[in-house]
Amino acid sequence: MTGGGVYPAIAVLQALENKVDEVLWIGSQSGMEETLLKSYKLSYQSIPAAGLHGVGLKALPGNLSQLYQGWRQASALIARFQPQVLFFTGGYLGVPVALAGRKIPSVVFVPDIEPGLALKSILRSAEKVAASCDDSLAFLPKGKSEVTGYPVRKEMSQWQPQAARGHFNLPEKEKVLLVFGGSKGARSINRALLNALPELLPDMHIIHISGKDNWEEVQASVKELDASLVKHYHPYPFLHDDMGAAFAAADLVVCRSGASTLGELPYFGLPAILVPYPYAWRYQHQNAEYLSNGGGAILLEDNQLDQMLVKQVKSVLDDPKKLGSMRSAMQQMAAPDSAARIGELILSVGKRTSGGATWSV
Ligand SMILES: CC(=O)N[C@H]1[C@@H](OP(=O)(O)OP(=O)(O)OC[C@H]2O[C@@H](n3ccc(=O)[nH]c3=O)[C@H](O)[C@@H]2O)O[C@H](CO)[C@@H](O)[C@@H]1O
Repeated sequence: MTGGGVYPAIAVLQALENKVDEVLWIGSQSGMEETLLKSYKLSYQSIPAAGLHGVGLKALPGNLSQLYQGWRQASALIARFQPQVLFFTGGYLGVPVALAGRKIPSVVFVPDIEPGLALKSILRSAEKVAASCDDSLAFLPKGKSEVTGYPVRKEMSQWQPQAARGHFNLPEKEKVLLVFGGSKGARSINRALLNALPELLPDMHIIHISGKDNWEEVQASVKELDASLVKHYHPYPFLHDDMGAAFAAADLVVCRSGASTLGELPYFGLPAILVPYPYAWRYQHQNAEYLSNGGGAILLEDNQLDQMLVKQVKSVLDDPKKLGSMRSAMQQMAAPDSAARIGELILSVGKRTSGGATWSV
């Protein structure tokens, strides 16, 4: 699983510290999830899982067999751990776990406005459903769903602008633009930005998180930059605990509109130019539309990046009034108590049964 499913679960886990005796995290066998969780005290067990939606006939038998294996392993883990409650935040791995734990009460957090297919399939059996924002309720079962907001993890929320600028060696008064894709980076955003650097850097500092796959290309581009501009450019392949510093240091962000933007950008009151990932159904468009309808963001289509990036960035950063009104609109959409509220839902569901607590994300 990528950052999108993992980070909100971490935030909730942090809010539940000292309130839950034991946590078992059932995750995927791909390396990213386990790496992201390395610094947290929890027991991690991976199971095989694979998606079925949009899978060609050739891959279908293999994926079905993986799901079956996943269900068997999840059943064994649940039988051993005896959890009081299951908690899901998305991803197809949740399907075999939900099947294996169908007799145990569960809470589902739906990060995106519209739940993905895997999450949709486990909503019916959930006892409580938590949503990132009002627009999501139209896609969720009535009676047991409520808006809690998208939870922001502790490491991120503790950064203040001044310390954050110091962390990246940024001057206090100059404009700072943050650019990144989702948790894995975005090639089209990276390319458009690299081409735009000579036009943008004279007026601002840019923190650019490229994702690990595009890091070599970024380093090659730095060599071609005019020496006077290099000190304005702050590229990184990935940020961990200091991702919050990047948000707190910036005046404006250009990024994809994964679910995290519904929580993290309002939390920091950070105006945004959102470039939805064009190949993922309409999930990212819905997120971007919510934030832009709320006045905190501008939606820029991926295929318009090359023509419009510089123009859009300058139109916001050069207009303090616009920037200020986008900032307050973003702040209005924040839900800083979200992790605690989802934690309360989990505790209330768990109290009605007996045993430990399994987390499945
Ligand atoms: C291409 C795709 O299908 N993306 C989906 C995936 O995105 P993805 O996994 O990228 O998830 P999100 O955009 O929601 O979250 C990315 C997370 O990574 C963090 N971050 C990012 C860069 C970095 O250097 N350091 C860092 O910590 C961000 O602060 C954020 O917390 O899951 C999301 C949640 O279901 C969906 O909304 C997205 O549509």
